[in-house]
Amino acid sequence: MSDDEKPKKTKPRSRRDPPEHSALQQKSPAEFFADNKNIAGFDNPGKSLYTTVRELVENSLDSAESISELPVIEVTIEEIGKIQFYAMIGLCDHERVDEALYEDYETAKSREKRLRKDFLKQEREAMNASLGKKVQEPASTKAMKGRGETSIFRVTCKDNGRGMPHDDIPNMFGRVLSGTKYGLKQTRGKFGLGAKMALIWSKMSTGLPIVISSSMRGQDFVSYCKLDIDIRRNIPNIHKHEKRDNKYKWHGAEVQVVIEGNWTTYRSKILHYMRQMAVITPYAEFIFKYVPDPDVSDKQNITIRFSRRTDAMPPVPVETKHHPSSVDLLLIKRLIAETLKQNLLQFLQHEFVNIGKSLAERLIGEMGPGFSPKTAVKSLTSEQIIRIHQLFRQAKFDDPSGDCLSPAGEYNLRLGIIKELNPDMVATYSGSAQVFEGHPFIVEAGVSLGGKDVKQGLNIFRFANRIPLLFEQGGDVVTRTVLKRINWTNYKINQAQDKIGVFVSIVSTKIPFKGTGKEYIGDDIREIAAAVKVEHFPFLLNVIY
Ligand SMILES: Nc1ncnc2c1ncn2[C@@H]1O[C@H](COP(=O)(O)OP(=O)(O)OP(=O)(O)O)[C@@H](O)[C@H]1O
Repeated sequence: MSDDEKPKKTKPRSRRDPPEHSALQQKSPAEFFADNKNIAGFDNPGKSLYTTVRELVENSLDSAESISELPVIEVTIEEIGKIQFYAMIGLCDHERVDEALYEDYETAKSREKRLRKDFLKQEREAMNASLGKKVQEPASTKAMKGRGETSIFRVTCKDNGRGMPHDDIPNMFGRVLSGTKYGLKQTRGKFGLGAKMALIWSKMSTGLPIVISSSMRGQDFVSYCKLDIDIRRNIPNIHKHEKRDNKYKWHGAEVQVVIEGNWTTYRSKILHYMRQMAVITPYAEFIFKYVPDPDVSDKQNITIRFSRRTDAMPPVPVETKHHPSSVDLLLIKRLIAETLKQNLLQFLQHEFVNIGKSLAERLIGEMGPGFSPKTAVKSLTSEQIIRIHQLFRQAKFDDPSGDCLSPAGEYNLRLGIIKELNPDMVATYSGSAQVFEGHPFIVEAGVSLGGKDVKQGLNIFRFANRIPLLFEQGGDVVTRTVLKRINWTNYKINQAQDKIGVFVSIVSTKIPFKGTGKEYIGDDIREIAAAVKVEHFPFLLNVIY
């Protein structure tokens, strides 16, 4: 052993040595996500406004569906003017003293230049409009550019869902990585932090708390809770938590956050999201409202009602057990720690799908010496658990069934497309359950031609576990299949000129997202790529053709 490798003796600390301070630091989960908010879709104020809307909407849908209630969801985005915001945070409006200190300061010369440019642009657009050409949105002013464009918004989402137990509300919203959706099942959520991230963002951008009202069926009170989150300790910081009279026998939840956002740059994404959600969820009623700051005259109120078209709701996804070929070592250890079963035979039969008694006995026989059906499962050593894991990876098991999944259904997908796009032709298809790494998945697809508000060319609508995916579409298996692997001319479709809608919805107990944003599914997963391509498009296009 060289000198370097020898364990070094530590010198005993003398009284005169400075006290030892460990450099070791810890981050709470809330701090981690506050520092890395882009992971959860809170990259900038605009995207944060978009992500807040979608997280609240998806929670509301989950909640109504969980009690088989046809969802009615009202989303309101209100722009809050400076004076109102200052009043909310208890700050007086401050007259600027040194104008040149501010980012939006404009010299007289640059103001003149900008106004002239805007004038010429407006002239050009008026000319285009008179010729029937497409007109762009109004020219941006300097004050609207960059950070200056962000404003404060109150986002409210109200539903007719399950509501929440009074005492659980603070932890549901004020403790990162706590929730009711962590079992193995098809879920809309991607990270398990949606509403909590919206709260972290409100805390970071406006400092204002989240306000939750909720009531459960038959409850004679409405829970009212105002809270923020102690980021350092990852615990709720409750401002008010009380029971109020439930005069109207309401059940559901209303969640309200005040955040910094950017409507101008994310308006179309938010509206696309709502429309795509209406396509994949035609049994829900969505009311979307945008209320501009009354002091800013160039923006208009928007109210869009996405009406319900059917009462047929897909069955609620069912929580399922793990398939032996989908588990890793950590998960096996966790299942062992949590199981109520005593011996190995019972454990294998009870904690996994597709392991019956005789298969469990054969597997135990194959594990080798030291294993028997009666082996106490909690006494398994790390080496023995590795052996079980190895065998799970090598052995042949029946595929998991797709019964636990909740696809949109061909009928609903078709209705959704017809109701939102009103196409001239539509064909839809629903595939059977298939398997990827021990997780069942189902692909459904649709193709439409023509319709209202549909752009010329290919309009691709992607859905994963019945939520729209709007970002990072370049690498997605659906985009690639549609753009590169289908010869549209074979079906007499002009890819550039026809108004083509392509809809692909994938549901699974695990969506194999790529990228940190979880916004696309790679096309390198053989099973999924094959299911998207082989099954659907030739069939659909033949129907249309
Ligand atoms: N509108 C709502 N109605 C009923 N319960 C809700 C509602 N919104 C949130 N919750 C409850 O609060 C919990 C935390 O919500 P949050 O959005 O932070 O995480 P999540 O929903 O579990 O994860 P994800 O957003 O990734 O699906 C949820 O698990 C749910 O139990």
